[in-house]
Amino acid sequence: RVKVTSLLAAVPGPSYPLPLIGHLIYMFGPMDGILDRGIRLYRTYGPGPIKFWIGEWPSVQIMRPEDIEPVLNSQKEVEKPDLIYKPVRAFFGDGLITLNGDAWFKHRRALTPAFHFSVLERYAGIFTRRAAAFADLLLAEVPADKTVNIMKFHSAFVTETIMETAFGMPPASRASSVQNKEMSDLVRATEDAFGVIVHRIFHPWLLIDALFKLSHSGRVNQRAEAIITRHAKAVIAQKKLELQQRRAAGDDDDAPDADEDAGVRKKYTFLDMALGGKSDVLSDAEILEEVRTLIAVQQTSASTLSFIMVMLALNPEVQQRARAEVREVDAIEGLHPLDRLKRLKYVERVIKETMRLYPITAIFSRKLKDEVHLPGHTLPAGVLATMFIYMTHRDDRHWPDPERFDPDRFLPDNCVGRHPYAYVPFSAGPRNCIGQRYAMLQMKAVVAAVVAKCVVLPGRGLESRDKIRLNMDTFLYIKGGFNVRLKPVGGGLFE
Ligand code: HEM
Repeated sequence: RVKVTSLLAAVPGPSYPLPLIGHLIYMFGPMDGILDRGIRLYRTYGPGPIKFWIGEWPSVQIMRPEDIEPVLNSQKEVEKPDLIYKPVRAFFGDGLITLNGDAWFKHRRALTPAFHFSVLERYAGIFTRRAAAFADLLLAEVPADKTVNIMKFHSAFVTETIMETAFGMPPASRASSVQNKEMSDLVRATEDAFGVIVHRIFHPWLLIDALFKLSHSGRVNQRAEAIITRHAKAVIAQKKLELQQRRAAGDDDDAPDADEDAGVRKKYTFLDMALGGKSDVLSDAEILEEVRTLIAVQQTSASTLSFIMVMLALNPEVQQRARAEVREVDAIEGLHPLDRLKRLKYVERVIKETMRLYPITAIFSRKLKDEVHLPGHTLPAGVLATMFIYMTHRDDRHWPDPERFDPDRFLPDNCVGRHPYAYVPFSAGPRNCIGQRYAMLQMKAVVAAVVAKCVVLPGRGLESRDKIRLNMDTFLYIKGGFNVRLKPVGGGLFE
């Protein structure tokens, strides 16, 4: 500690860490002020690195793109710290998100083919079909002009979509519904578990398993974990049975596809590859962990979609422009679903700008195994580097008037000269998001389908941008819900 303290002497930050709790006193207080307290630290000591002791762990919060780049880019010098990822592991399992070292490398290699471009090309059709049904379902289930927290619909939708795409489960009869009991149990379990993860990080004595198990949050997590594991096991059992039946029927997996959706289900899903002998890298137990991870991580897309709907509601001219683009592209006959999604450039910019202002993983961390050199500072081994990308995305050197919502910031000409790490909603470097292209395509399909069929209006309590009160558990969210209203598109002048 003495050595680290002296190496960090030049890094600004609060002084006098207390024994055992360090600077956690700065973080104490209601859980719903965590984001604000992080921003306050930045305003007092930023914009460069800020040192901060979390209990006995030295940590440095970084925000500027030039500070983030060397940390995210390191191949060997960093790993996911136990302090943060042990609580994550308690729900997500020992999968790609939480593993380190050789185990991570082995899992990343096993999952990469399931997100290959040629596979996503096939998923585009599924996203498009499901998104169209989803928009119909929203109109059917949400009474016109009634305020609804749209997050719960997105959560169910993305969870059912991963079942069909990555696990090759037969398409559900509906696009997804919060009224589906099994799905709503899983979604609720995920929400509960995410609350527990952050609670545990800010109450580090709960990292001691025995204390955690006895605590209220330990019991909540145990219930949530049991639900996600039960789902993951059921999916694997169903896929094993299907594979056996296919083999018994002499089904040739390598035959050309009769239709694209069937091709996805038979040959290209993660589970078909992992269980079907196409990849013998992962054991059954490891496959289970990855199924859990892939289910749990879908909430990233659900939250982002929810922020997008709120921004569309609050920016009617943006919504109108997106709708006009969708109509224009849909007027072209015979487009492959992937080509259609690729042509939705404005919709893509709306999604990107929403993720700039509301990067749902607003903070993520790495533990440094070796020294890492930032411009002007050397961070010693053992330090926890916490990247506060919520602030990176508001760096006014790269994002003038940063709070303004302007999708055209992402026009190619406007990106020239911007630091490549000024925008990292999917992280970057070797541990970037493996699902980022999957997520972008899926979100584009949903936004296109929703604006084509529904007018999204501000919901109660979110009538203007300044009413958005953000908070963070595992992911960023709006206190009080992602409230919007919907009405069918009726061809009106402003629709
Ligand atoms: C808008 C949606 C999404 C966002 C903003 C997002 C963001 C991120 C971020 C920031 C990380 C790095 C986390 C860290 O370092 O702790 C990450 C990792 C990861 N993401 Fe995503 N993600 C999204 C959607 C998805 C989807 C749809 C999938 C799967 C289908 C996925 C699978 C993963 C996995 C497996 C990792 C761990 C990769 C590794 O460490 O090798 N993500 N994501």
